[in-house]
Formats: sequence, C-alpha cells, structure tokens
Amino acid sequence: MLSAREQFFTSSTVPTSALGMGIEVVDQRSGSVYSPTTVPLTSVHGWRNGGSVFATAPPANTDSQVTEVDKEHHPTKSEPLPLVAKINGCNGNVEKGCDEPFSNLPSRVPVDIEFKELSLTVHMGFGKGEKEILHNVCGKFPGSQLIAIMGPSGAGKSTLLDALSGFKTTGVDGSILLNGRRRDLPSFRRMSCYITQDDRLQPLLTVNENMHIAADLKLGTNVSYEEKEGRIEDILLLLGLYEHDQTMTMRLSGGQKKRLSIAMELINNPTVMFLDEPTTGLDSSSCTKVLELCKKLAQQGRTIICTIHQPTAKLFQIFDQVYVLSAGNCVYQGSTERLVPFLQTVDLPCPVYHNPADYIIELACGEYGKDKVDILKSAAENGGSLAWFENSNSILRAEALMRKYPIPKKTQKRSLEDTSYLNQLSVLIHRGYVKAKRDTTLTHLRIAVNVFVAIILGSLYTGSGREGSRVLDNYNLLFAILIHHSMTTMMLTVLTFPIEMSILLKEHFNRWYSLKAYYTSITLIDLPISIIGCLLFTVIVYLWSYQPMEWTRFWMFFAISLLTVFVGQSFGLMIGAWFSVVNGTFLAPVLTIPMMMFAGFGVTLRDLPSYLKWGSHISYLRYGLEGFVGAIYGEGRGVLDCNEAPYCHYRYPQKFLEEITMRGDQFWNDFIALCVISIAFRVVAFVVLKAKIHSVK
Ligand SMILES: Nc1ncnc2c1ncn2[C@@H]1O[C@H](COP(=O)(O)OP(=O)(O)OP(=O)(O)O)[C@@H](O)[C@H]1O
Repeated sequence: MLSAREQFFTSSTVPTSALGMGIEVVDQRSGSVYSPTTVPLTSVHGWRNGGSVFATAPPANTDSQVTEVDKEHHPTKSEPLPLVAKINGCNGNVEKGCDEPFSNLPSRVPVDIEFKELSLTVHMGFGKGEKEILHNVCGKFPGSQLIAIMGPSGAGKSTLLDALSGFKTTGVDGSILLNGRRRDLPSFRRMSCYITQDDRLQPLLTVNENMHIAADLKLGTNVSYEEKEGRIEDILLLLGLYEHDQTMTMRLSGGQKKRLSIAMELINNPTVMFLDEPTTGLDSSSCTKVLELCKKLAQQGRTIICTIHQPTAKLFQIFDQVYVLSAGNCVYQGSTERLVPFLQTVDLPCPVYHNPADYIIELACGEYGKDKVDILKSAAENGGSLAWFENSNSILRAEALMRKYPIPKKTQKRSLEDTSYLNQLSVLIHRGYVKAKRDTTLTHLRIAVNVFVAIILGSLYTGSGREGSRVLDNYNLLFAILIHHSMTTMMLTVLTFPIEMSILLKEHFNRWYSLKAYYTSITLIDLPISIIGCLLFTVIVYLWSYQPMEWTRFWMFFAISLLTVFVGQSFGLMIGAWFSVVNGTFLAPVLTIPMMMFAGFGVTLRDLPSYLKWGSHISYLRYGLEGFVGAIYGEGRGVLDCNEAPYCHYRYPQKFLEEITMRGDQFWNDFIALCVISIAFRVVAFVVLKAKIHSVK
C-alpha cells in the first residue's frame, strides 16, 4: 500500500489528457473523462489517488500537446509504471524539502491565448460619454509561458488583464481565441483564475484553514480529507508556506500573503492564471521569489499572465514574454531577450547600461516624444507582429492550433462552481463560525456593547417600568432601546460589509461559491450572535428597569427587539452592498432619521400631517415602538404603582396609550410588519449585491 505522498508522486506522472479548454476531453486510452479545471481526481487517475498505481495507465501521447515535462515523466507504453516514480531527482519517498518541489504539481496541457482587434470602452457616467481604453490591440500569449503586461501607469494593463480573464465583459469588442478557437467564457472561467493586486484573504484564519476552505469549496466532498490534506501540504511546501501553516493570515508578510493567494488558487490546478501586479508592495527578494514561482508553474504547462509596472533588470529577465502597452496601444510584443534588438531595428537603441525595461517604459510614457510611441506601435503592429517572439517561426497560428487541438467536448454542467450548493453553504457556514469566534469587532465587541449599553440604560431607568409617575421616562427608554438595536447592527454591517465584499468579488469570480450560497451563509451565521447579544441586552434592561414580570410580555419584548436587530442589519446590508464605507456611513444614519420622525415618538401618529401619513406605514421604527408599547402597556395591563410622586398622570396605561395614539393590541401586526420589512430589505440587498457584482463586469 502506497502512502499518500508516494501515490501523489506516482500519479503525477500521468499527464492530464484534457485539452486545457475547461471542457472535458475523452482520454483515448483509458476511456475516462477528465475535467481540466481539477486535477484528475478519480480513484484511477487521481493526483493522489487511492488506487493502485498500475491502474493508472498514462494516456497515449496521441498528439504533440504533451509538454517536455510530460515527456520526461512518461514511461513508455511497454514500460510498467514504477511503484514510486522518479521525478526530477525527487523520488516518491522524498521528505519535505525535496530539491525540485515544483515537480509535484501535475503538468498541464498548455493553452495559447490570442486576441485580435481588442478594444474596451467604458461609460464615464451620466452625460459624460464614453472612453476607449484599449484601442484594437492584438496579441498572442503562448502556453507554458510567463508573460508580463507592462506599461506606464494608466496604460491599460489591468484593463487588458480584466478583458482577457473575463473579469470585464461590458464594452469589450474584438475576438479572444484559446488554442485557435473562440473563447467560450464559462469554459474558460472553469480553467482559469484571477489573483487580484490586493490580497483579499480572510485575515482571521490560519494559512492551513484558508487552504482547507479553498479545498473544500473547490474539490467538494468527493475528495477525501486525506487527499485534500496531502495536496495542501504539497502546495504549501512548493510555495514555501509550510512552516507558516498555523500562522494567522493577518500576520503574514506581504510576500507570504501573495504566495498564499496563489496557493489557494492552485488547489484545483488552473491552466491559466492572471495576476494583477503580483510584485506591488514587495521587497526585491520577495518579488523574485513570487516571479520564480510563477515561472516554474508556467513551465508545467500553465499560461501565467502578470501585469507589472516597471520591473528591475533582474525581474525582467525572469519573464518569457513581454507585452508593452502605451495609452491602450501595444508598442512591443515578444521575448524579453529580443527587446533590445527590436529597439535597435526601429532606430531607438537602448542606451548602454540602461535597463531595457526602464527604457521601453520611458519610451511608452512619451518621454522621448510622442512620435516615438507611434513608431513603436507601427513596428509592433499594435500587437499583431509575432516577429519578436523567441522562435517566431515555430509559433502556431490560429488555424494550425485548431488542427492541432481537437474540438473540445462541451461540458453539460451549467453552474460555474465545482461543488454543490449545499457543500458551499456548509463550508461557508463553517468558515463564518470560525471567523465569528475570533472576530473582536463583529462578535466580542458587539456582545460587550450590548451588555454595556444595557447596564447604562438599566441604571438610568431603574424602576421606570412599574412606576406610574415615570411612564414617559419608560417610553424614552423604549425608544432608546429601539435606536440601539437598529443603529448598532446597521452601522456595524455598513462598516464591515464593504471589506467582505472585496473578498466576495474575488472568490465568487474564481468560482468558489455562488452568490446565493454566500448570502444564505451570512444570514445564518449572524443569527446566533444576534440572538445572544439581544437576549443578554433584554434580560439586563428588562429586569433592571422593572418591566412587568410576565413571561408573555418578556418574550413579546424580546421578539420585537430581535426583529429590530434583523431589520437594522438588513438595512445595513443594503447600504453596505451598494455604497463605499464613507458614503454608507453618511447615508445610513441620514436615511434613518425620517424613520425616526415617522415612528410616532416626537410627533404622535395622530399629529402627523395627512400628506405624510404614508411615512408611518413604511417606518420600521414605528412598528418597533408600537410593538414595545404593546408588550409593556398593552394587552390589558393593570394599574401601575404610584410610589415616587403624589400624582401619577399615567397610572392607567390605557390613558397613556390614548395620549400617544397607539392601541396596545397591535403586537402581531407589528411583528408581521417587521418580518416583512426585514425580508424585503434582505431581498433588495441581494438584488443590489447581484447588480453590484454585475456592474463590476
Ligand atoms: N471605469 C472607468 N471609467 C473611466 N476610466 C477608466 C475606467 N477604468 C479605467 N479607466 C481609465 O483607463 C486607463 C487605464 O486604466 P488601468 O487601470 O487599466 O491602467 P493600468 O495600466 O493598470 O494603471 P496602473 O498601473 O496605474 O494600475 C486609466 O486612465 C484609467 O483612468
């Protein structure tokens, strides 16, 4: 019986038979079907399969797609597979820290990306017209290469990356081909990943937990825990994060965070990786490490495309190919080595001792005159020229690529995610609970604030609930409780959701989970925290202020409190999903003020002008206040004590209810109204979130 590690090494000799188009291709020898977005996982073809290695017959090298790495690793047909294959000097029993750790990742069949006449136009806003950012650029990014998209700030590097990856689809014109065929976006998304410039990671999870969550979301329950664990171990080893696997992500250095971002996407072995400025904010040693890692991943058959500002000479030479943009036009496309000869050919020789990368950026910036940019653009044919590639004659054109790669089999799967909705939901709930347990703001502080405010209010309004002379005080207390419940949760959501939103955008785009699963999970995760916080608050305030000691009234009071919390949170979600932190922080309280006006607190419902009566019907604070008043003074409450004053105007609760024009028997109406408003806000927040994600495209 082989150990997981031995099986991994052995099975990694089996190349994927997938075309790398994100579309299933039948392996001609084994007759089984692989999905190229995941490393072959079935018991026979597993990356770390649990079956016999002898059962893992290598697919026939029926075409020339097999990379050099593949060839090196393939036993010949007649050769039996060794129990523990030797790979680049690492044998299957290798201890952690093998010399060639990158050989652990299975090789990929390369994907050649080509784009023609690509333009991207954005709307500048109402009445401001449109702006074209990319101007009919062409280009070719062959497989198994590390490609840099370079250019001055604002040249359109990120825009090009977004268009190629499918992150942006609106306003994109032109054609994008994969191995010669028109890109099918859903299929392409299944085989690619996008690593954003800012590290959008869960700060409160350890490296290992982050990796496990990624594995559970990307590989699902069909893959055993041991298999996932093995794969995670290997990736962490490869990326030099193994020693840090118990470190909280927020404590990692910039370079480590960047590597973790890559590690998490490597779990399902994508064929094409887009990295937006992977070196930004890193020191030169970390930059080199990250780029060398990318290079090795590219050598295994992946197409790795990075945007980069202005690399040093050392970093520049790590890239295989470079694509230089200037104001949305291509001014050079070719190998890094041939940049200097290219510049010589166009009579713009690179000065001696000058970093060619710096020089081309200076030219692209227009530092030597705008005419030079035009010269470069026409020499590079706006990306159409392939003359400056390393072996330009051997570069396959679209037609040749189409002949070389068979028509990919169309996948039947409709959803982009690799695992089921229920799996996504349970993993997200698990992640949410781990985060909540450690979150000092959303959980600890929230509970502490509830207890603290309850103590303050309790001591301010001691005894007001039973005393006839303090009914107005008690009414103030009820309103204060209402504002506390609605505002604290609302503001917390407005302030924290935009941060979550950036992680959501990345993970959702990389197909970790559907928006529905995410949304359901955040709703469910918050329930226990809301209930605990609200219950603690209610018990303290209710008892301290001597509200009526009747279970029914207590639960009515608690129910209204909890519903107010839900409504406040849903309202915050709606604002947080749509607006930035700054705008949201301003808008949320501003929009709450009319709700307060219409609550019937300052101005009674009777005194509201007739043309503003509608406001009281949409104010959730009105239903909250009415519900509280009903729970405390309604439902036939008897005569109140009158111990603290010679005369108690509101000794009879009915008199007070008449004064504030509330009936006191409306509890269920208020309960239902709050439920409906909460659900309506949640639905609107979901629609807003969906629209927001769509608008980013
Ligand atoms: N939605 C948009 N509306 C208006 N202008 C936009 C929009 N998106 C991008 N731009 C403009 O397009 C140009 C290219 O932007 P892009 O972010 O692609 O540049 P970049 O080369 O990646 O720059 P940097 O290196 O500074 O990140 C910039 O001038 C930018 O202001």
